[in-house]
Amino acid sequence: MSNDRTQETQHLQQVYEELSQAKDTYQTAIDEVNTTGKSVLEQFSGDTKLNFDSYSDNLETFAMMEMKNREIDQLNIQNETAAKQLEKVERLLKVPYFGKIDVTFLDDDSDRDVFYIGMNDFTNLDGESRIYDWRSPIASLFYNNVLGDSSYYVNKTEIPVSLNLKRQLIIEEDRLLNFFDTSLAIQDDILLHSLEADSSQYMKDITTTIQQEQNEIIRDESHPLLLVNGIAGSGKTSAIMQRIAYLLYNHRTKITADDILLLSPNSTFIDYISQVLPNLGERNPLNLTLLQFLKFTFREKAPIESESDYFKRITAEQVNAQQRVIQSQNFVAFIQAFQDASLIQQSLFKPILFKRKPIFSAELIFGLYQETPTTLSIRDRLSATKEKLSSLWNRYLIKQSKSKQMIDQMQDLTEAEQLRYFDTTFDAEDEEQLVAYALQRLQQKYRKVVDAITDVAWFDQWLLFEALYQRYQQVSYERVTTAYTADEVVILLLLKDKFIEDLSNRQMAFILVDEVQDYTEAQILLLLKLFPQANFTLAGDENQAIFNTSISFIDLQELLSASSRSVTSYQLLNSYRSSKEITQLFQTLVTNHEKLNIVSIRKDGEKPVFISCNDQEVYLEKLISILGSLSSEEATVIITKNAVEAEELEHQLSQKNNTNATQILSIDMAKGLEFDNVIIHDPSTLRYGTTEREKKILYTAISRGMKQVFLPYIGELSTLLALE
Ligand SMILES: Nc1ncnc2c1ncn2[C@@H]1O[C@H](COP(=O)(O)OP(=O)(O)OP(=O)(O)O)[C@@H](O)[C@H]1O
Repeated sequence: MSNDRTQETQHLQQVYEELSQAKDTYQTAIDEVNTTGKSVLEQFSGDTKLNFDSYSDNLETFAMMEMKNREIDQLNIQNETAAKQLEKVERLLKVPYFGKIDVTFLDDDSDRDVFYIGMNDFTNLDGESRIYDWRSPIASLFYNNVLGDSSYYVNKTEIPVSLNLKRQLIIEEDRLLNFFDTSLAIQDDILLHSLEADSSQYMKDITTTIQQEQNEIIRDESHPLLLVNGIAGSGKTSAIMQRIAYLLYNHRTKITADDILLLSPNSTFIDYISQVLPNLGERNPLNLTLLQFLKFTFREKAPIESESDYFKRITAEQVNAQQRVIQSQNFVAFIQAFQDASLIQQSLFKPILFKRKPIFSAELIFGLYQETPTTLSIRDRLSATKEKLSSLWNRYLIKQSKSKQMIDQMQDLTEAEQLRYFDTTFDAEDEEQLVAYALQRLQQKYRKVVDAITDVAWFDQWLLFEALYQRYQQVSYERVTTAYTADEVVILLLLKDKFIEDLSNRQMAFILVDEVQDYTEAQILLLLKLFPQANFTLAGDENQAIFNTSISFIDLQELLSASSRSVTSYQLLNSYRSSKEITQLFQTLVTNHEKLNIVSIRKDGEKPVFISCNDQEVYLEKLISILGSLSSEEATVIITKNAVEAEELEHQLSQKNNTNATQILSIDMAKGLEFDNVIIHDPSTLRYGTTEREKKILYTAISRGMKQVFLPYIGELSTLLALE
């Protein structure tokens, strides 16, 4: 055994032993806390009598309860801390560490030290640091730098070092399987080994093999807006997930997962990535689809389109002109600059009703609005109207509460009714008290009126939408569905923010958007408006812009720059998911200059299989035979151009008595996911013409494949593929 191997083996055994000891210690601590907790609780409910007989007994009992509660709180804190430590140690016992660096500090003392890098920090029971978290400042040397003179940053201070050694270790529990010394970034062998694993139901983290270009994105803290343009399978989603873990670690005293919002393409995808952060020991942030996010922010009772309607709409070939208008940056700019108060007419006001009877008429509310100073903005005038309505209403209730009718009603309440309404009883002779309770009763009864005033339900935002659209386009807006579309909600939210109330959220610290190429200009502008102080990471791939809602990276960059945010761009051109052959195939479908620079990282694999079929019958038989030939251990999918084709194919296969387990997904649902084997459903000239969109659908579908892609087609192969 080489000297290095002996040393590493001994080191591993020692650290493993220390981890095991730490595990026992934390476990014992938790057991002890639980036992003490139990006895505190037993004492509490057993020996000690809770005595509420007199005022002084009450005080004593409350003091005793307070003391016991504090004891229990203390125990809970101890328990939580020990449980967290235990969880970390248990994670490390599976793989204690995966990297090692040997560093000379180039300051006065020229100290030399080695650091082992793992999924978490670990300090042994004697207080010695044994493992450094992959997100700690020193660990950046492991991912970023070549051997020799180098540096890393701690709190923006640069620490110069010389990197003497960088070692990658493959470890399972206390067994050292292998190790490699490398002068470059991450050693290819280990990366390739990790890429060879079969696809699984859940996305895996890439902590041990993060590449230099991905690491820069993960750790970039100096720029407020990152725009990541990466080809299919270049690790955009992986980098986003690792970045979230990094941010949670680095800002752990200031933020939690609740201060991060992650927007994902669809609900299947949210499920697919749901395990990455918990496996890294972190809580998932708020992870929503754009549609869910809009519903969450809109908070109105009016229905919004369902996910399936939404996808049906954005995958349609034809887009109506008015949809294009409301998706556009120009319409948003028009709204944001709009100041002409003459638009606000009485017709936009609605009466406030209670049990269908008007409490305030639209005319009266408009009158109140007109009394507000014309020098104010429309939003401030509506806000002043709200104040006026509130104060009118309060005055009315106070007056009512003093009326003879109300006082009589209060006097007539039985004790049981008093308890039910007010949680207490009162003296029916005390008039002042009666008036106070009458007011409370009226406020309870008319709660909905107050809600209507506060929620500005008396102002019709939809009519305002229509009025603005009419002003902008000189034609009226035709509503197509009764439920609001996502595009309409985007505009309604922008309108609300501009004319009714400030909707901006200053708590969200980080917003991360995956598949940003699918967003409309208006959607991007809404996000920037709602989160003025957040740090944004936007990742996407123009080649995958398969929806009729999409934005090019050039337009995106212009849009972001125009919003006076400085944009830092990253490009990812390494293909990690697909085999060399699959990468070469989808590379032919790339339209811009990226085509020349795409690099496939995986080893050679199988060539994509094109299968010509004369007719539908032969095609279905071929499909069944491909399905039958593939291992059931591997994930296989048939990808269709849209949901209708997926349904049709499912029906046709079931009629053919296909007994193979078959997953059929339309391209909108397969987005972002990956499979060992992908079958492209009939890429013939009949199904795929020559449009940009069809090219992008093929690119997206083919790039879902890791190992093998089959392309069975009826008649002639689409010229998009035949050209190559
Ligand atoms: N550094 C890495 N080490 C190991 N595996 C990696 C690395 N980077 C990416 N991968 C793997 O490559 C595959 C593709 O990654 P990911 O889904 O993050 O790419 P993407 O750019 O978001 O893809 P797409 O846009 O096509 O959906 C995943 O299986 C991921 O685990």
